Amino acid sequence: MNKESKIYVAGHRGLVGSAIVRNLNEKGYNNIIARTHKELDLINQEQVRKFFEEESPEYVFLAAAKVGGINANNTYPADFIYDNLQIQNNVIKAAHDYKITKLLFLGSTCIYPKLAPQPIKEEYLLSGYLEPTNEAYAIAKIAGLKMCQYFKRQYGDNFISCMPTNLYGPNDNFDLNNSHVLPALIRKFHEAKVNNLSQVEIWGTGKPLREFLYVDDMADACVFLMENYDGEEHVNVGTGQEVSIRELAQLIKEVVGFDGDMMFNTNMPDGTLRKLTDVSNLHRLGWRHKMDLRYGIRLAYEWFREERSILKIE
Ligand SMILES: NC(=O)C1=CN([C@@H]2O[C@H](COP(=O)(O)OP(=O)(O)OC[C@H]3O[C@@H](n4cnc5c(N)ncnc54)[C@H](OP(=O)(O)O)[C@@H]3O)[C@@H](O)[C@H]2O)C=CC1
Ligand SMILES: C[C@H]1O[C@H](OP(=O)(O)OP(=O)(O)OC[C@H]2O[C@@H](n3cnc4c(=O)[nH]c(N)nc43)[C@H](O)[C@@H]2O)[C@@H](O)[C@@H](O)C1=O
Repeated sequence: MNKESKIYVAGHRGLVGSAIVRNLNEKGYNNIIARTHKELDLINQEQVRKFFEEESPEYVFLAAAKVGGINANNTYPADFIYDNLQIQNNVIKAAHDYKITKLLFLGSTCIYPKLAPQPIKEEYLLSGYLEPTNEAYAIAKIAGLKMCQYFKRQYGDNFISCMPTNLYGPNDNFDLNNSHVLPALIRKFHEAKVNNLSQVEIWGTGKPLREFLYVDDMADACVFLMENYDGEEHVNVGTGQEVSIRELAQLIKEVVGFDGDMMFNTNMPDGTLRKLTDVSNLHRLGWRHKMDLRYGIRLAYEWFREERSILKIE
């Protein structure tokens, strides 16, 4: 990739896509193209093919997807499988037909078996059944990474994939029903503090373990892989460090400065109990994360306080 290469970032207004654009800008890439969902619906094959024909991008970061936390995945499985299969099929096939130079597909660590040995190596894919709360999304993501592999194998297309752990940072989704745990808890603790509430509800038992990667680290890994990796195997992207949901909630409570109680609602699902990524392949390639979790939460909370007016929430 050179500084003038024409780079299409799909999903450039989302959490990851916006961070990829920031990272590319910082590194001096100056020919980035993007379309909003309204301008280009990636579910529509005709629109996608027209866009590739007219724009001829050379590099594609596929960071557009239907994304959500445990409750959204559990409630709307049909939308999660359909939208994601359509988006990735359309973009990957157009990338092949219009002969782009390279594509990076973003999956998720939820592709791995629910009971996979920990930490999870890339090779554990398809060795057991999936976590039910996000099975639909995971099946779409597995199809996406396999499609990249098979197009590489059969046609020599340079399509690579990475599997990020749970992400957070600026431009996250802070919706209380549909978001991931970290942004949801930032909002819940903030609103409890501002409204002098005595307690905050945390879903589940607080026992599941999760790994959190700041989105600017994620974007840096994406650009690093685009610049340095051409392999057929997908690559895990994470920190290799985990915390329990209870510990995470405690950390956010401290950063926000809420001094009430935490109440665990065990009527809500825990999801998978552990999904720690083995990041040794990424480390061997020469990339490591930088952001410390407490500091990352502080930055995410600052962003939330400054930008809440554009989030269409109270
Ligand atoms: N967030 C996380 O913790 C994780 C994310 N990932 C993966 O990273 C990638 C990026 O996720 P993230 O940035 O968090 O998600 P976001 O929801 O923040 O962003 C997704 C983007 O895709 C766009 N989009 C969705 N549907 C369409 C469509 N039909 N046509 C055009 N654009 C569309 C959205 O636009 P609009 O909002 O206008 O619909 C949005 O800009 C995804 O592949 C996701 O699966 C993987 C692991 C963890
Ligand atoms: C990235 C990954 O994200 C999803 O998987 P997940 O990690 O299970 O998602 P989550 O962030 O929503 O929850 C993590 C944990 O946290 C608990 N939890 C507590 N309190 C709140 C809460 O207030 N909101 C949410 N959402 N969760 C809460 C919650 O009960 C669970 O135990 C996938 O569906 C899929 O999209 C995917 O790939």
